[in-house]
Amino acid sequence: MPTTPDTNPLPAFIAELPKAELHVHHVGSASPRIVSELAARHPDSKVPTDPEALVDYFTFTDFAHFIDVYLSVVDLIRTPEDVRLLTFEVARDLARQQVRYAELTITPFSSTRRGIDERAFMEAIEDARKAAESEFGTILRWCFDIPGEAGLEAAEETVRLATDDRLRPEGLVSFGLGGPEIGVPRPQFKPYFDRAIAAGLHSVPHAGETTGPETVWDALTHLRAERIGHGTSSAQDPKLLAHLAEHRIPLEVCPTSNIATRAVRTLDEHPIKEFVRAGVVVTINSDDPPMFGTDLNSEYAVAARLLDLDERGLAELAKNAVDASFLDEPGKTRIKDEIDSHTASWLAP
Ligand SMILES: Nc1ncnc2c1ncn2[C@@H]1O[C@H](CCC(=O)c2cccc(C(=O)O)c2)[C@@H](O)[C@H]1O
Ligand SMILES: [Zn+2]
Repeated sequence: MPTTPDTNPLPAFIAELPKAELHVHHVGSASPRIVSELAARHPDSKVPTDPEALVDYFTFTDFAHFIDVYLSVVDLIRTPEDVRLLTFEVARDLARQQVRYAELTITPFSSTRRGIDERAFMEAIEDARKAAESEFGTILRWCFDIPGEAGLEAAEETVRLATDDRLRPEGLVSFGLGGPEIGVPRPQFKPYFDRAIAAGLHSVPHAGETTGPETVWDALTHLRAERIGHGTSSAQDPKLLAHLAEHRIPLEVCPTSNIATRAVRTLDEHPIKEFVRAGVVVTINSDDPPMFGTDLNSEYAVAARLLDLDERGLAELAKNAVDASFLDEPGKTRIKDEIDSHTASWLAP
């Protein structure tokens, strides 16, 4: 008999499953609750405060439209106190979903160019990180990303903020590249990634989200990517899939995001199955959850449906994300043990 939504036990299993989130944007995680609070602080903004109006506002015609809307939310973050509020409240939303560890992608260039003092910015995110860990038990780490479309000036500013010993926040673990891919070739960012890697940061650029597999090759070759943000178009290139599988380079898959930005037409056409079939390490992530009307739990439910997973399969997927994270080994072991205990007690007769 087909499982009806009411008898499907997986959403409840997922809701309590300890998880790691590796691809989620700081500003893109601002929930209607957080957006309303920020918009109330800055009433001249064009961003609606009413959650119902936000649903329409967060419906995108294409990737360029998504970035326009995204930047209007960026404009709501104007003071270090806004940065702290956003970061701490995002951690609260993650903790509610049993996210034990998250690497949050932050675009510091967007804040410093809008006049937020760089030192105050770093203090705000670090203060929120420490408060979130002690209050919710959720460990946060940062990925600073270059907004590619803003060019090499943004790249220089981002790598400076990420590598200057007087500024670099303790929680920073990786260096990324986001924004549109069309007209923004990856190789031009090589010198900036070289500097970030030399300073001990991991390389995690977006690639193959809105352009073809050659962009993923560029990210691997020129930016020495250790994980790929999205990598959706890798499915078009069997050699690339084999390379990702052989070198254990995980993809940060964000299924609902790919539909919302029109990178993929429908969930049923999402290439996640091809990735798994090719032996690529897949992690499940939410990208900009409130903007895409999703959260990490819903993304795990989508993955369960697309990959036909049961509880054990979901637990393996959750462990993939822990293994692919930049958390230390004792931290990884602790979360994987928690995943195993949750699964064992859930399945116990
Ligand atoms: N799915 C995504 N895929 C890719 N990126 C995504 C996704 N979701 C969120 N982002 C974020 O959007 C930013 C883009 C911001 C940007 O382009 C820009 C351009 C010019 C000026 C400024 C400014 O601030 O003045 C910013 C990226 O850095 C990234 O962190
Ligand atoms: Zn992203």
